[in-house]
Amino acid sequence: MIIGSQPWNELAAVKQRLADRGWFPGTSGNLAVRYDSDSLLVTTSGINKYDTTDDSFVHVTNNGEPIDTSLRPSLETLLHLQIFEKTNAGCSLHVHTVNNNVISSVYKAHGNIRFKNQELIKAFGLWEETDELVIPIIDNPADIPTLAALFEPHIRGDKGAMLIWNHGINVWGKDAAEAFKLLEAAEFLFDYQLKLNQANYYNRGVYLNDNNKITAKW
Ligand SMILES: CSCCC(=O)C(=O)COP(=O)(O)O
Ligand SMILES: [Zn+2]
Repeated sequence: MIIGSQPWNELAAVKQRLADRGWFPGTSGNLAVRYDSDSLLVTTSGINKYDTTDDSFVHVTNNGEPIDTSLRPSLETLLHLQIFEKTNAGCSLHVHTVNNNVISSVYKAHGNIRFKNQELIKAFGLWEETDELVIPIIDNPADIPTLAALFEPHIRGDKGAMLIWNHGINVWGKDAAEAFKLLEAAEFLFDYQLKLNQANYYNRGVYLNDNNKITAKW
């Protein structure tokens, strides 16, 4: 029985935590957990993700084929499949927020956004003072296999995060709790960076370095 199974309940619970933050605007976002070694559960495509019903999740094979259902899995299932294929992650989350879209746009030319000397990078297991969190930013082609080809080389460990330009963020971790932690930490860091940039702008070109010393002026 898929409905009411441990993976179903885990996915429903993390979906509720994301819904509580309003992180499914316009039916966007999709989530997946491993069901067993041969299959996963993924959110149904195009539905309102704030509610949970028997039709919220689709059981699919490791190739993305629906199992015993006419429900349509997320259009972005291929990205989740790649994560599960290349890592030991048990949960993969994708949401669109205003902050992650603005960050992806502002830092697109760099190909990534970097955070250093920020307490919350510890959520990603980065505990040293010299550690740096690097979140790649990739293009957003409409064709999902093309997007997946851009995405795949950046899947490097059992937990991680990646931004898709003017689209959203993907995070993955060993289970829903870890994936949620990474997502929440990333969104905190994006919010911080945007507010810092704004504060620097209002300070009329006074930029602060890592030690909060003024380093440049217009
Ligand atoms: C209306 S959002 C456009 C598609 C998308 O980016 C997304 O995250 C939701 O797609 P799904 O097929 O998973 O509902
Ligand atoms: Zn999306």
